[in-house]
Amino acid sequence: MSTTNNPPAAGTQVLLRGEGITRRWGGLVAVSEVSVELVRGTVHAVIGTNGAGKSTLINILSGEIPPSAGRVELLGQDVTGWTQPRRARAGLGRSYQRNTIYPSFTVLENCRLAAQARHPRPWRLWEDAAACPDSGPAAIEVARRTGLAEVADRPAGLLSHGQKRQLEIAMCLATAPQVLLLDEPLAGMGAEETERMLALLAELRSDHAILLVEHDMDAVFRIADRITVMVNGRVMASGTPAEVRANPEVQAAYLGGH
Ligand SMILES: Nc1ncnc2c1ncn2[C@@H]1O[C@H](COP(=O)(O)OP(=O)(O)OP(=O)(O)O)[C@@H](O)[C@H]1O
Repeated sequence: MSTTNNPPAAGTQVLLRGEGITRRWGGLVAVSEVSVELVRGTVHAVIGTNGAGKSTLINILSGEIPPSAGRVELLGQDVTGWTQPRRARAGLGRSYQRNTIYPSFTVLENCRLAAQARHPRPWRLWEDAAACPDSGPAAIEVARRTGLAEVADRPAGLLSHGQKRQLEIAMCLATAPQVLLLDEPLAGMGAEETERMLALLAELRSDHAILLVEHDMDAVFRIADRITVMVNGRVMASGTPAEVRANPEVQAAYLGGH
């Protein structure tokens, strides 16, 4: 399993496109005319100092907050006015900085609940999740794919920090997304957990377009195919890791040694 950088090939398939995304909070421009393209088979990292606008951008792309200006396109459709659940059903998955798992439910139960969001059956709200014909196999598959098969029957609250983050990705995958928006999946991880997560991302890259917001620069430069650097809501640079690393403005403002 390789985590090396693979520049996007010609004839690439853009799954998610943000065009001229701007978000104002009162007088503050948190995100200013940011454009980004997520291509199937690639990891696109967004880096920047605290308060640069990375989470705001991810929240706009996922549909949690509307942009003040700009446009979001998912699989060729304009989804700017769509809610987050509607975008999720259309193939957009995201993970959060915070834990969103149910600690007293097992790993598989958490995955099943996430999978059920794909086939909502509100008239069967109280049905045993285990009885759902679609979500059971999907839960087993995502637990296996994310390396959680051995702890599938363990209450999620008893998992290690790294395993909890893997479970969040598993729950995201259970909704069968084509695009993954990952907000700091490596936060708080030790070296071994980081390696496991990078291997997982490298494996998921083959059939997804991944946006990665991450502060761990070593990890970003190992896994990303493209990097966008944000400073004060604006894009300072965007390109391959080599291009970004060589950019003197980025070096001075942000990287210092990377
Ligand atoms: N709901 C909000 N109301 C007002 N201002 C906000 C809100 N959310 C974010 N901001 C401001 O927008 C700017 C961008 O914040 P954002 O969280 O997107 O940055 P970030 O790059 O994700 O930072 P971090 O790396 O610390 O998570 C910051 O100045 C922040 O204080």
